[in-house]
Amino acid sequence: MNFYSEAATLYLLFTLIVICLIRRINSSKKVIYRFPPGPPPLPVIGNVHLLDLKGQDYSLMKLAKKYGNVFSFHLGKRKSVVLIGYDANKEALVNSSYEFGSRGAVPATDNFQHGQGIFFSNGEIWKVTRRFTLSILRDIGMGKRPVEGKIIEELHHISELIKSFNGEPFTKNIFTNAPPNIIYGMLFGRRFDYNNQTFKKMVGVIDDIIILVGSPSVQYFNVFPVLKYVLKSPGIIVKRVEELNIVLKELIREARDAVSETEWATYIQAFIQKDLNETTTEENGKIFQEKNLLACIFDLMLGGTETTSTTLQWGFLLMMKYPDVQQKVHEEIANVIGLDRVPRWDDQKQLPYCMAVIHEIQRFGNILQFLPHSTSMDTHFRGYFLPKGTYVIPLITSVLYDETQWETPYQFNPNHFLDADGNFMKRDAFFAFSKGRRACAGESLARMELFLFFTGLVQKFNFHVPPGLDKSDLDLTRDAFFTMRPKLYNICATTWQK
Ligand code: HEM
Repeated sequence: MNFYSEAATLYLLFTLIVICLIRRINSSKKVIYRFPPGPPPLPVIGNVHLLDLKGQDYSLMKLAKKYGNVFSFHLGKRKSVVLIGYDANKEALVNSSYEFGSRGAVPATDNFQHGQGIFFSNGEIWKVTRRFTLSILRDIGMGKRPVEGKIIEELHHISELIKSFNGEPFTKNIFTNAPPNIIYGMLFGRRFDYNNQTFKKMVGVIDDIIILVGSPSVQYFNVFPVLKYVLKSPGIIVKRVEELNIVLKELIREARDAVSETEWATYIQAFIQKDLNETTTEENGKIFQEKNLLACIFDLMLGGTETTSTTLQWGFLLMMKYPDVQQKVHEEIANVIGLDRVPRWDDQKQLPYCMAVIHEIQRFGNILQFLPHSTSMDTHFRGYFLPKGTYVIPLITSVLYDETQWETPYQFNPNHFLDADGNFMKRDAFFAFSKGRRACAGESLARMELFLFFTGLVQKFNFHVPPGLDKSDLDLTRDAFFTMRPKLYNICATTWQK
């Protein structure tokens, strides 16, 4: 080989190596920095024009048909990732629970929670506060006998109220009376009469906030916080929370007077006691202080009242719409435990049809379309790269209505939770309480309340449409607020003929 051919070979080899290196760098760049594809964003507004604010979940599910089950979506300038269907949500929330376990920012609630509490906090505050809250609620009896007793006592009060209508119509709002007293009992150590002014104030403020947070103007504010200078609603929310805090501070003062150094009986007392002993963390300063206590009480009131009440409202609407289902629920209760003793939590094992109906009410009612998450660290997911802090929308609706998981997703069908022999069947795609690190902190309480209130009321009363109406007149479409509520309806309750 002469000098020229040697040089040519070396030149060729060198060129090949350089080409390979460039290709490698480019391809690795693609893997590392690829964000899921999605609709092209418009300047300033991003993709917001594609959202129907009265049903964001359905708009997003429509987009998934074009862009796939993991796609990007621009909320104003904020790039977010939408997760659609059972597979994508399970993979993220369950298999990569830590990576997808932070809360995405919600400016309307940050305005008054300021990063405190459980729902809308992150990092050390969230971890310590959630762990403390779960342990205290369990010590007080969440999901156990002491709270079961309180729910049965409350069932008696709500039954008496329903009975007082003597078969005349009343509105669905009646069902918002019972659940608050269960969480209030754990927070404040007492139940309130339904006409008590403090009770009405607390229930009323939470109701207003649910409506305001779900309103289109506040949703726009969440995407474009600069709108605070023109929109009234975000400011009204803060004012309503301040009004609530005046009531709560008085209840905290009463609890402070009653707390001893060694004993506590309520959540608030346990928190105050912890406050006395707590050490400061470097990251956030003191965690157990009054502003965090107020935020936690607010979260437990919000989570512990609206969700269960709204589910019961769906439940009795569906019982009016499907009287044959109600009849079967009543017959199962009558056959298994009779009509004289109230149902107990342990009875669930013998009441598979009731269990299936309650789960189907939750699936069909789908009261929380999603709560935003964010990535807690740089995350690789299905070949995409989501930097730390990416806003994530794990769409619960798309799991509860996933056509690959449910035989008739858009129909109320208790068979979704029954096997061929009529046994109750748990379903993996039942995401009503979400899954993973951020899953509902009150799930065991909610399950007990729904079971005892629902079975206890259907045992006693036959719920039906008011005179002059037919079940076909009943509207199953929803009112989209922070939660998805059924539209206002009237209902009658008469005792069953023996
Ligand atoms: C039918 C009743 C209920 C339903 C359907 C429900 C559903 C949910 C859902 C979907 C989430 C969001 C999870 C996520 O971000 O992925 C959540 C969070 C939460 N729920 Fe519930 N919930 C119910 C009842 C309750 C009750 C009774 C309490 C109070 C004891 C409660 C307290 C909370 C709290 C504190 C969080 C925030 C958890 C966190 O961010 O770490 N919920 N719930």
